[in-house]
Amino acid sequence: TVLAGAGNQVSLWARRQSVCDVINTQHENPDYLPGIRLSEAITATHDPAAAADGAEAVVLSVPSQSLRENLRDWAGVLPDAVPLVSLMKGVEVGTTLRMSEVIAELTGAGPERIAVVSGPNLAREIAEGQPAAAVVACADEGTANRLQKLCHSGTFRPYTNTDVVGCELGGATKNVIALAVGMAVGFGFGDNARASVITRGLAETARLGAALGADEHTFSGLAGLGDLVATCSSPLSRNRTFGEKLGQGMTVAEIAGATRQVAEGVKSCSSIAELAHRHDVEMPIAEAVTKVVAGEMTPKDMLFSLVSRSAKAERW
Ligand SMILES: NC(=O)C1=CN([C@@H]2O[C@H](COP(=O)(O)OP(=O)(O)OC[C@H]3O[C@@H](n4cnc5c(N)ncnc54)[C@H](O)[C@@H]3O)[C@@H](O)[C@H]2O)C=CC1
Ligand SMILES: O=C(CO)COP(=O)(O)O
Repeated sequence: TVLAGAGNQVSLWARRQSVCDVINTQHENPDYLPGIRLSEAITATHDPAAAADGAEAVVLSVPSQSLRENLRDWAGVLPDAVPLVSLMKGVEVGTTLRMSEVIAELTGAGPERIAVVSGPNLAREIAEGQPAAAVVACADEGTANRLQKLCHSGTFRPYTNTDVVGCELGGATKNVIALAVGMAVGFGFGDNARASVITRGLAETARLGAALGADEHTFSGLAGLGDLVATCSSPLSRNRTFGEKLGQGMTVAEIAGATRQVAEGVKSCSSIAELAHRHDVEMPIAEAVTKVVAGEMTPKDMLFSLVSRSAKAERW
């Protein structure tokens, strides 16, 4: 929708032919975005080669843990030399790779071709054409500039950034923090708890970013604070909603069984905690969320354990 709104012809790949048919004939995706009319500049196909044929840029957006298996099918049909753009906000389980790293590994593309778009961009609001800003990050500024032009419209304002690591970590980690915020809300706590978890969540995200070579300024930008605030505040967020249900006493299996959409933080929390351990970074919220998701701690114990940790300086 963003690309079509900026004047591009968009060819969308979908797994199910029936979804392609509805998008092509009724210009709607009733399963995921019911009631929203899609632009006629968007056509859908079940054939990845047809979707990628002649593309100026390829935008990749599937649940993070499925990217590797999907790219194995797609790598052979992706056009050479065009930018490969990730919208995904997760870290691969088992490898702890960020999505740009998975793309590099499976396609052989260099950093000058791999970009990330991230920010406070809740899908339904974007599809409704509500205004939003985002970051287009690529190690190559020229690629970032070209992609910025490709998606800048009257409702979508992209900024460029060369900090791919920071933008990806901001997007993946805020999902984990949103789970914690959701738990606090679901348990019945108010705005003080919510703001405290958001702020300390940002602090631990920035600590991890520093250890992995990210630019600290990224975390006060759209892909850091911006996305964190949107996700932790919005009832549209799947991660926050998942956390809320955990806080109300439901189990991970019960919640996962009742939703068809991905809450990336549920899988990525363990990869992020593993990255933190490996780089000797303290991430108490991500670690605690990982324990709750693994069934090793209750949301109530998690919330109180975070408050009763040893006292320290705000910055260390
Ligand atoms: N929904 C949102 O507001 C935003 C989502 N993102 C990111 O975009 C990525 C995709 O998320 P959404 O589209 O929201 O998820 P979703 O759960 O709403 O939809 C995922 C889509 O991928 C398909 N899918 C599911 N499993 C698949 C598999 N194994 N292989 C191929 N396709 C599969 C589904 O049929 C569906 O069409 C995630 O990394 C998410 O963090 C980023 C910004 C905003
Ligand atoms: O990343 C998002 C908004 O930018 C969407 O968050 P959820 O995956 O929690 O819905």
